[in-house]
Amino acid sequence: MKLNELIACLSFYRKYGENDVTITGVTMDSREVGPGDLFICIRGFKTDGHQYISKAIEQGAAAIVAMEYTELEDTPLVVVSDTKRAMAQIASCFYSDPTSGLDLIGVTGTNGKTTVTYLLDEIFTEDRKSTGVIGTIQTKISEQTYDVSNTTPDAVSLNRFFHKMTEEDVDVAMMEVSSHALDQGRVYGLDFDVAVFTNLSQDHLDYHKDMDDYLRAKSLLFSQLGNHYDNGKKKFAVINRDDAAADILIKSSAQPVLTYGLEQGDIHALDIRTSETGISFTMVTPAGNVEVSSSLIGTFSVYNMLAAAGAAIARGVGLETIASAFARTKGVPGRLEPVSAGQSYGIVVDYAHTPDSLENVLKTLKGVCEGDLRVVIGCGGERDTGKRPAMADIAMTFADDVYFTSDNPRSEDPESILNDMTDHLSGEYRRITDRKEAIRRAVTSCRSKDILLIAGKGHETYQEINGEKIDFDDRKIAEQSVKQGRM
Ligand SMILES: CC(=O)N[C@H]1[C@@H](OP(=O)(O)OP(=O)(O)OC[C@H]2O[C@@H](n3ccc(=O)[nH]c3=O)[C@H](O)[C@@H]2O)O[C@H](CO)[C@@H](O)[C@@H]1O[C@H](C)C(=O)N[C@@H](C)C(=O)N[C@H](CCC(=O)O)C(=O)O
Ligand SMILES: Nc1ncnc2c1ncn2[C@@H]1O[C@H](COP(=O)(O)OP(=O)(O)OP(=O)(O)O)[C@@H](O)[C@H]1O
Ligand SMILES: N[C@H](CCC[C@H](N)C(=O)O)C(=O)O
Ligand SMILES: [Mg+2]
Repeated sequence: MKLNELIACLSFYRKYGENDVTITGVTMDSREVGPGDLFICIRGFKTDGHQYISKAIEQGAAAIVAMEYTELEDTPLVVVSDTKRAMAQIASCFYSDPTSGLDLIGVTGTNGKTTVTYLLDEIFTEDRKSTGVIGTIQTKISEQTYDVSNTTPDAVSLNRFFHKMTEEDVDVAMMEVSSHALDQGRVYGLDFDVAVFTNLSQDHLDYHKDMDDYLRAKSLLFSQLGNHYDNGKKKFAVINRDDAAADILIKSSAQPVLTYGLEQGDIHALDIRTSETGISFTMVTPAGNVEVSSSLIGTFSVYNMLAAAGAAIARGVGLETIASAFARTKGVPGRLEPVSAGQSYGIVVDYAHTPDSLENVLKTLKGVCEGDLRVVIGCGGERDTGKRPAMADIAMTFADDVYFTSDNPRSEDPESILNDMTDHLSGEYRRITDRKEAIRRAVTSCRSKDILLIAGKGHETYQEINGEKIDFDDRKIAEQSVKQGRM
């Protein structure tokens, strides 16, 4: 594609250098630049992409997009006021505006995004559609999966994935949209057809100034819902009516809103019944009522099902199809995932890493636990430090036996993270910095009918210490601990 054609998608820019070169790739990382690539300079949190212009040119960059003028010999330079937004527009244009040809559902909120996208994947698969999913665990395009390092990838990777989806004849794509992504413009210009809001509670206050700032970032998904040029598709926002942020999000939505809630909203639940095998309820919707029965447990799972149902209804899926997907679902890897090694007590691995999710999961397990409820829990390094005492308090309040340990300390000292969690506590608890040892000790203490929750890492298969990722899987460690206990 020619540079001039590519930059025509930008609203304002100044181009230096007359030559109209051919662009064969787009990247924001000098380490990935190859001959013919357009290198876009991003001012990041750690470094400034403008520092790598000469390196990019040495590696064959055909043109540069930057936020400031710099003297370049033969390479054309395009100067814009915001390279993050420009990158999103250029990426969309380079990959032929792939989201306009897909049904795209974006899911945002503090907790439940991965779960709702997985439920939607199951619903649309049940509806015989070809699907794509982008989120925390992986990117999936039809049957092919790709590793990811962010819940919401950067704009270039996103548009590349969506382009691949159109090539693979994917009908519907579901993606998690993090507040970081919204704030950084990673999803800017994507043609969302449905935007879903799950809930808002404390997280990421290391990044966002306060909860209002966090909510403002989330609201961008709803205010930008109408931004893409009108291609005749009917768009909807699907919003949790029970959440305190609902009114603000409803007001910011550029499109009609479908609300959901336990007892209120366009889509809600009647007569919720819980049993050892799961949950059932009557789902009331604008399209009529349907009986839902699923092996998922906990009130939060009802919310996730209502959210997914709302988005599916907005795309015209029938109620029977939705109910049959819920009946089939086996849940999401690392979310209330049972570990079974023939033991007489329960072990559950879950991704709760916020105060609200931990409280939800502990309360849910308490409701089905006939013995003692035990928990292994830590807090991540380089993440919202306010979560640490709050999560520790919740563990102490809802569990009978608490093991505080490490969860991805990253560059922080694991002991100081644990101090943040435990300094203010007065009750009895165990503090075992080594996560493997903490799991082993917790497993050893379990008796018949107890439940052990190993929280925080869910599907993760590593522990990040000092910038290094070491193999670590809570599910495998728990299983090994049960087996070793028998020897
Ligand atoms: C704080 C944050 O959000 N950082 C994100 C940001 O990176 P950054 O600003 O630090 O980038 P940087 O390292 O300063 O580099 C700036 C620019 O220079 C370029 N560069 C850099 C070095 C070099 O040699 N050459 C070069 O060209 C880089 O490619 C980049 O374009 O932009 C990158 C590309 O989009 C992201 O991968 C990165 O996510 C980091 C890894 C991260 O940990 N992010 C977390 C906080 C995050 O985004 N989390 C949310 C989910 C949270 C949740 O819902 O729970 C997510 O969506 O994953
Ligand atoms: N609707 C919900 N409300 C509160 N907690 C929930 C809800 N759904 C799931 N959880 C809890 O939150 C954890 C994470 O769920 P999930 O992975 O679906 O959320 P997420 O929003 O994708 O998280 P992340 O921000 O890390 O991507 C689950 O393991 C469970 O403990
Ligand atoms: N997407 C979340 C994941 C947290 C998972 C937890 N295991 C941790 O490392 O803190 C984050 O980056 O905040
Ligand atoms: Mg997720």
